Amino acid sequence: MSTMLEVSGLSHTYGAGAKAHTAVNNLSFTVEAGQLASIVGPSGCGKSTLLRCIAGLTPPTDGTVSLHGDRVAGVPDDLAVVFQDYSRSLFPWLSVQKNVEFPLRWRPISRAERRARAAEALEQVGLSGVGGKYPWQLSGGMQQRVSIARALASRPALLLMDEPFASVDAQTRFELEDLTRRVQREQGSTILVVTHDIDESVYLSDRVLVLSKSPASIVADLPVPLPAARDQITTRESAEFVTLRGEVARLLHGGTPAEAVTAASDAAEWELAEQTSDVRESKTRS
Ligand SMILES: Nc1ncnc2c1ncn2[C@@H]1O[C@H](COP(=O)(O)OP(=O)(O)OP(=O)(O)O)[C@@H](O)[C@H]1O
Repeated sequence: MSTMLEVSGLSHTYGAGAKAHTAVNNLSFTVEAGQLASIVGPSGCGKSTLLRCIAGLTPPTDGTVSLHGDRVAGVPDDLAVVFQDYSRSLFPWLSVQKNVEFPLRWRPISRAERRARAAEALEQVGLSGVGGKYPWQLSGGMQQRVSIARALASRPALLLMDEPFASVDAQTRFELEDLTRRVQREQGSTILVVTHDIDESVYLSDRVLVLSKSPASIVADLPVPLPAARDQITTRESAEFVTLRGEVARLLHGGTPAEAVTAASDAAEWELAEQTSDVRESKTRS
């Protein structure tokens, strides 16, 4: 595997002098090509700042970001971002098809190719029939699918997702998590997802990076040894999942990796039982 993303000694401080606020402190990690990694951290710890620095939207105060070996300075052409708030990232006056085509306008490709790529991306997210509709005619979950299709249409080397499913209901969230995993496996995409949801970080990923409280630094880098084929019920009930989510929870509450696993399992199992009943309930309702 080759390295797709390299973050090295990254720090970011907002403001200066007495008002200076360090949001990210000396972060270093890599993401390999084809990997789906997630970053989980407490609210306000600096996750979005980190993502903005990786996306080239915010220049880091210190350190570097490289995408397939090229130093990031400004938004790279082959990087796409899916934000939490789909209602603000889609253009209401453009049809779904035109929204998905939009970023391709600056690519050296023909109009026909643009249309074909947008149609293909909409098909990948299960929205083949809705290209002629407008975003406001779709449900929230469908709008977020359109955002994902728009990101996929540009065939990015790296797809960044910032709390992508935080604004949809539980059932839709599970569907979108599964969609993300399916697309990632089919396309071999490299994806970095930021979330504050412990279960989501484990369910989605090949690997979870756990961040400390503000300013964000890396507390642990945990591989997720779950089978590639995952299921919202059985995977979340498995002993491996319960142990891992317990470990992440423990780390987020200030524990260290060495002490993490066993003590966290009981609390995690209790929460899991609650959540599994939520999943079942929402499946029954749908
Ligand atoms: N433009 C800004 N100017 C000053 N401070 C900022 C700015 N943006 C973010 N911050 C501060 O930096 C810290 C990290 O913010 P950031 O949004 O990166 O955290 P986060 O982990 O994504 O938060 P959340 O989980 O609530 O979305 C916070 O204390 C925030 O108030």
